[in-house]
Amino acid sequence: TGSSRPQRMLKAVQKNATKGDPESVISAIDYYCRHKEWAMNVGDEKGLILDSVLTEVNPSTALELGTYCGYSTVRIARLLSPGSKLITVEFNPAFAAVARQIIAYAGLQDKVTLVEGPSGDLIPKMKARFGIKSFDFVFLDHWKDRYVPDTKLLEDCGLVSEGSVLLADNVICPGAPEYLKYVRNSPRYESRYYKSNLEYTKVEDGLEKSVFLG
Ligand SMILES: O=C(NC/C=C/[C@H]1O[C@@H](n2cnc3c(NCCO)ncnc32)[C@H](O)[C@@H]1O)c1cc(-c2ccc(F)cc2)cc(O)c1O
Ligand SMILES: [Mg+2]
Repeated sequence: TGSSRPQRMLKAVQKNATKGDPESVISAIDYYCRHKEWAMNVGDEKGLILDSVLTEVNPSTALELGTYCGYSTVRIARLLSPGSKLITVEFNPAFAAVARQIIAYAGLQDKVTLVEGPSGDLIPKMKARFGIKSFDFVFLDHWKDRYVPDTKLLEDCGLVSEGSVLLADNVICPGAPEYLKYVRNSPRYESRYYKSNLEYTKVEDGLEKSVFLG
């Protein structure tokens, strides 16, 4: 059988990027997905918003839900201060295998822990397994109908504290209407919408940044 889209993306990284250079890995994926084969990475345009929020938060501990091929994992990990950690959760073993190779190609494997399994099972184990007190930053980019249940789970597990920042991809396209209602109507969040475009297209999409108020 032929290769998968994630495998072709990995090949493009190995062919066009420089080992140990995260910027070249990001550019290689963006070029491939814009000119050869679209894929659901947060992309270069929304990626700049992700970068700016990350630089502002400067998290010591970060969480990503939905690794996919590791594009946003590389974008986040490359901006972490020394000693900071990113945990990324992916339940599709084939995607996780590609992501591990892309993260390693970027030379960021020491900053990233990729955990395989469903977020609903793994979130309650975060404190015990990784000694996490709480996450300073959470990037939500997995199934859109899981944003609300997983946010509630993070709250119930005490994994968000005052000042923790949630950044959610795709709140317009494909859309996460229940999530927008949840964070925008809750007195426990201060939310702001960053208008942008769906990766590699002119279709509107955006990121929602929500600060947990405790
Ligand atoms: O659907 C989108 N993303 C989903 C991501 C899924 C990834 O995350 C993994 N995953 C999912 N749920 C969980 C889970 N927990 C939940 C289940 O237990 N625990 C662990 N891992 C999980 C999957 O295995 C994938 O690797 C999307 C679509 C468009 C799009 C826009 C326009 C179009 F026309 C087409 C597509 C654009 C985007 O930027 C998008 O992010
Ligand atoms: Mg997305």
